[in-house]
Amino acid sequence: VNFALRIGFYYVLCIVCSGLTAPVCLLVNGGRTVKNMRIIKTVVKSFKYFFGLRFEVKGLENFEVEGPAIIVSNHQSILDMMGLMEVLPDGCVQVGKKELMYAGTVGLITYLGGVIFINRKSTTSAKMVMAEVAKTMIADNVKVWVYPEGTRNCTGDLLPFKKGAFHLAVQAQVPVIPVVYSSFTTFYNPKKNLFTSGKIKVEVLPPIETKGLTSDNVSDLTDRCYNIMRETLFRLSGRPGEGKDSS
Ligand SMILES: CCCCC/C=C\C/C=C\CCCCCCCC(=O)SCCNC(=O)CCNC(=O)[C@H](O)C(C)(C)COP(=O)(O)OP(=O)(O)OC[C@H]1O[C@@H](n2cnc3c(N)ncnc32)[C@H](O)[C@@H]1OP(=O)(O)O
Ligand SMILES: CCCCCCCC/C=C\CCCCCCCC(=O)OC[C@@H](O)COP(=O)(O)O
Repeated sequence: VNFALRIGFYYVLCIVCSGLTAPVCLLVNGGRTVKNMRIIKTVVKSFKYFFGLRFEVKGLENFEVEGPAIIVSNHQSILDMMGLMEVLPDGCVQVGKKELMYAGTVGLITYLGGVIFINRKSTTSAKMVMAEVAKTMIADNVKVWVYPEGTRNCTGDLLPFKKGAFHLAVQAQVPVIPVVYSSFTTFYNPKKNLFTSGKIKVEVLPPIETKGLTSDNVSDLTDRCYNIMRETLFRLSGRPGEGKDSS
C-alpha cells in the first residue's frame, strides 16, 4: 500500500505540476523550445523532498564542453526524471519514446521542453529522426540526452546498449559524455513493492571525443562507453570489482 501510495503520488505530482508549468512555459517562452527545460528543471528539482531522496553529484564540470554533445546515462525507472533534472545542463533535450507525447499534461510539457520523440517500433523512422537531430544539434547548439539501454531496467546492471546515440555522436562529430546513477535496488523495487527514501550517487564522466571517427568506429565507441559506465555503476552501487572483465 505504501508503495502504491508513493508511486501514485509521484504520478499525480508529475501530472499536476506539468499542467501548472505548461502555461508558464507558454507565457515565458511562447512555445516549444529547449529554454523551457530551465523552468521544468526548477519545478522537478523540488520533487525529491517529497520522497526523501538525496543526490550526491560528482563531475558536473565535465558538462562544460564547448558546443553540442551527446549525453548517455543508465535508465532504471520513471523516477530517473528527478535524477535527470538534478544535473541537466542548459540547452539540453532528451530523446524519448513517442508514446510520452500522448501522456496528457506530461506529454504537453515534454513537447514544450523540446523532447525529441522517436518511434521505437520503426527503426527506419527512428534513424531518420536521429539523422535530422545530428544536423540540428549543431545548428541550434544543443546537447542531446539519450538513454542507450532504450528502456527502463532496474536490475542493478546495464542492458546492452543500442547504438543510436553513438551513431548520432559520430555523425555530428561531437563528444559523448557518460552519466551514471547508482543502483536504486536498495530503496526502489516495483517487483517487491519497495519505495523508501534513499541516496543516489551520480557521476558525470569525462567527455569521450569522436572527432575523426566514422561509422566503422561506432561499435567500438559503444563498447567503450558501456564498459566505463558499467564499471562506474558497480563502483557507485558498492559492488566494486564487478564489471571489469565485461566486453
Ligand atoms: C514540470 C513537471 C514535469 C513533470 C515531468 C514530466 C516531464 C519532464 C520533461 C522532460 C523529461 C523527459 C524525459 C524523457 C525520457 C524518456 C526516456 C525514454 O523514452 S527511453 C526510450 C527511448 N529512447 C531510446 O530508445 C534511445 C536508445 N535507442 C537507440 O538509440 C536505438 O538505436 C534507435 C535509434 C531507437 C533504433 O532502435 P531499434 O531497436 O529500432 O534499432 P537498433 O538499435 O537495433 O538498430 C538497428 C541498426 O541500425 C543502426 N543504427 C541505429 N541508429 C542509427 C543511426 N542513427 N544511423 C545509422 N545507423 C543506425 C544500428 O547500429 C543497428 O545496426 P547494427 O546492428 O548493424 O549495428
Ligand atoms: C490522456 C492520457 C493521460 C495519461 C496520463 C499518464 C501520465 C503519466 C504521468 C506521469 C509519469 C511521469 C513520468 C515522467 C517521465 C518519465 C519518462 C520515462 O521514464 O519514460 C519511460 C521510458 O523512458 C521507457 O519506457 P519503457 O520502459 O520502455 O516502457
